[in-house]
Amino acid sequence: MTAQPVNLHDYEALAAERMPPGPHAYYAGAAGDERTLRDNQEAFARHRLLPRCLVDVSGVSAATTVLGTPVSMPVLVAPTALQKLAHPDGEEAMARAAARAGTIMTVSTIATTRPADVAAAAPDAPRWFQVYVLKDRGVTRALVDEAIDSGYRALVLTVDAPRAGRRERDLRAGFSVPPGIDMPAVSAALGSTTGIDAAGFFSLMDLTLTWKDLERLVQDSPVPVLVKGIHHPADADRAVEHGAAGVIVSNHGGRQLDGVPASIDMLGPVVDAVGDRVEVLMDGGVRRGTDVLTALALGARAVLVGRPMLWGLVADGEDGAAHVLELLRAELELGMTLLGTPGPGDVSAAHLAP
Ligand SMILES: Cc1cc2nc3c(=O)[nH]c(=O)nc-3n(C[C@H](O)[C@H](O)[C@H](O)COP(=O)(O)O)c2cc1C
Ligand SMILES: CC(C)CC(=O)C(=O)O
Repeated sequence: MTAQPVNLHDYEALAAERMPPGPHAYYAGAAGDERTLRDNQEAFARHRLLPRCLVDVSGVSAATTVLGTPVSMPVLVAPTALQKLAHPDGEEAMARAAARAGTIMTVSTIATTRPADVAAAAPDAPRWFQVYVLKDRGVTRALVDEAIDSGYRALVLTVDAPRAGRRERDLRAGFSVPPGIDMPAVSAALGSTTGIDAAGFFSLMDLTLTWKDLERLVQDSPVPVLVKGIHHPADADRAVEHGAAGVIVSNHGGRQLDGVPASIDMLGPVVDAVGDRVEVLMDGGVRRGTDVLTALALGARAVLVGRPMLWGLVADGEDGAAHVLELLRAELELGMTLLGTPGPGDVSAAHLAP
């Protein structure tokens, strides 16, 4: 490795140098003109933190709980597909990194490792399973059952991706999954995974999905269900009415409908709508501990981080992904100290400049 990365941007640059163009385009890219991709990060910069002084910050700790599960910080690993494109140890390395950091990994339906094998890689760590409802409901059911049998503590139903957004970097780079990388969900649904691209995965999705299916998933699930991909406060309300235990404000890292608002800009309205009933999480553009503080101040229980975890995996497998989480923790704890907020629960709207 060149110089040791000192922040998440360094990891992004390192991964850009090291990855083959196709997989890099798939990871880094987003939809259309990538307006939402850019806005996710830029919108954080439009907020200003407002510290309070002379607060005892000798015992700052980022530890909190999410849906009752203790975590060492309000930063979770977002579900991202195809982690063996980043490193041969893929999801297993990511699971060990999250376990080392004391936080929750969300495992994608389009993982390159079976849910049970990810669990076996870090048996004692808490984990969530991200659900794409496929046309072949039997495949979805089997994966969810395997996750639950393996001790996953929640399901995350992704609702913003009936089809792939128009991802032009993938088209230019001619991205398709290289041979030798298996995706259990895809091979179960299609028989073969050779040469599949983003459009190929998304052709498996069930486009008939509606609120009724959320209700059914909640009824059938022994663990809580979160809904990921909420933009509109009225949809957040509907999700809670249909039994969601939490909502994740997310635009899929700008990869679906380009031109939608930055996640951080929809967080406040969603918290206003449902924050008194369920925990509200967000993802999209979180690159700094101070971004986490902004999200907490706007009412998030926790944030999830997508691409930077992949950049860490590319750079140095489990150690790289663990270092990304440690950088965020260090920045967050420093930020909490300087903001005058000893715990995540102390960060409030009063810590944002009007
Ligand atoms: C390469 C890649 C693959 C992804 N795969 C999934 C997925 O399988 N399921 C899902 O719900 N979200 C998926 N996402 C979206 C992430 O969960 C998350 O919403 C997004 O990456 C957050 O933005 P960030 O990358 O700026 O942190 C993916 C994102 C990327 C970049
Ligand atoms: C393989 C895809 C279904 C994963 C995904 O959600 C994405 O690429 O954004």
